[in-house]
Amino acid sequence: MAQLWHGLGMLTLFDIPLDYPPGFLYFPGFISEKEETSLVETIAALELHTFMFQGYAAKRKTASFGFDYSFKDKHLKKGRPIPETFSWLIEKVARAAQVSPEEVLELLVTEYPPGAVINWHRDAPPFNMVAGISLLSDCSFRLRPHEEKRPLFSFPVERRSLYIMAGEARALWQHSIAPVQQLRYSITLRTVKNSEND
Ligand SMILES: O=C(O)CCC(=O)C(=O)O
Ligand SMILES: [Fe+2]
Repeated sequence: MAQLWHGLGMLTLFDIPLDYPPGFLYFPGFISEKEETSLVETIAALELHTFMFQGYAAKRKTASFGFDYSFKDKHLKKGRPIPETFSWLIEKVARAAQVSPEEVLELLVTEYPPGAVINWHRDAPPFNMVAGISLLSDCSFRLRPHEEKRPLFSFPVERRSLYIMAGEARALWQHSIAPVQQLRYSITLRTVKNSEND
């Protein structure tokens, strides 16, 4: 499997090399065109729902499996089983993330129509590692430290790529996605912290 780690030497607008925060890994071309098509077909058969947050409807739609995080109760609830059709992807991502596939307990599909965003956030506390696969279009991914809200950097996350946020990148940094230009799907895979999984 050809995997390129873009952890070092990212270039900014001014060609100043910047490092991703520790724990952020990027694998361009992680899945093939054929695998992308097959995932898009799998997603087409799912029922996606408008994502609601604190009473507001976001432009994006989601379908969640394995565990659902309730923003109201701030707790994880057991969800629908993850469809078998995603098993190969979970195995492939687990290998890249150096976790066991059994630890990947949550799968979230998100649809971003043109203009949709995801605002600055850290993923919900019960989740541990976060992995994202991008389908159909590239996006502009942004990271900034949680404590210091000034936008720090923005970089392309390409279709068919995988990013992983673990350690510091997951715990101490926020991420967001600028309005997408074209329809984009993402598949987010997450492990769960031990205490939440008893
Ligand atoms: O679409 C993505 O790649 C990001 C999704 C995300 O950050 C989330 O659902 O928490
Ligand atoms: Fe997130």
